[in-house]
Amino acid sequence: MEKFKVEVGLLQGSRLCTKNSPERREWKMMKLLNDDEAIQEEDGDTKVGEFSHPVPWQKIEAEGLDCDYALIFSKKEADELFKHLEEEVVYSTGEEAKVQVYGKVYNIPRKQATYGDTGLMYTYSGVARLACPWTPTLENIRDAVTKATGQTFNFVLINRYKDGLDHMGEHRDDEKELDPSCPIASVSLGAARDFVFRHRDARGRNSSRQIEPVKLELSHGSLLLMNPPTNHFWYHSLPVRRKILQPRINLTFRRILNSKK
Ligand SMILES: O=C(O)CCC(=O)C(=O)O
Ligand SMILES: [Fe+2]
Repeated sequence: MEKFKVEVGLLQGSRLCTKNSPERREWKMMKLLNDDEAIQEEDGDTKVGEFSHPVPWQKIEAEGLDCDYALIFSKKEADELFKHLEEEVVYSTGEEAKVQVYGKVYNIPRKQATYGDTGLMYTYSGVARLACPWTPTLENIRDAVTKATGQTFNFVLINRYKDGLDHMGEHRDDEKELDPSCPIASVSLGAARDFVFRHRDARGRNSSRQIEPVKLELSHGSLLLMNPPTNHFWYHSLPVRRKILQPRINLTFRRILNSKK
């Protein structure tokens, strides 16, 4: 991992401990639990997202970057969710499966789908998308994310990467329709993939400053919260990783303002 500040924080109930709250200070003293300790395997009738213990958050900070990362689903839960999503999610085809960059149209190197509250429209990479109605599994995941963060979401963008050749180029999720006060909540299922943040002033050859990129690995069952102002100052990407042969599904839960209902 690159040089950046990592702090252990925990979420209690549906409330993220604020930076200097007593809970936060107490949790900072704890070590980050490993996967098995952090999320115990649950018996059959436990509903996804009904946590029996606080979520072990890791704080990721750099100049203008504020993220929280945690494993919110056990392996068993994450396997189940992946399987259900493979059955339920219908991905875009045809014109909807293309993006426009500086006026040129490209096929996207992954599959995409959008779900959300009835009638919600969202423009992404120059393409306006109408949200499909929530499926039971998506509602389940959305509610688990709300429970873990205290934030509500009305829209999810789903990206399916068939293997390590599928990827996503550098971008910021700073569209005007997004509620600027709401984090983007990114749930990852399937193959673990690298995720790279790059500061807007440190991109390309003629960059004005030298700022180290922030690199993470997003694991099966994880939640990454990109809190404001992260998406203003930092671009992010999911680079090609040729050795990865397994699929991955990523869901970014968002809150859209002024929905055209
Ligand atoms: O797949 C990922 O982790 C990245 C997704 C993303 O950046 C997006 O949906 O805007
Ligand atoms: Fe993004």
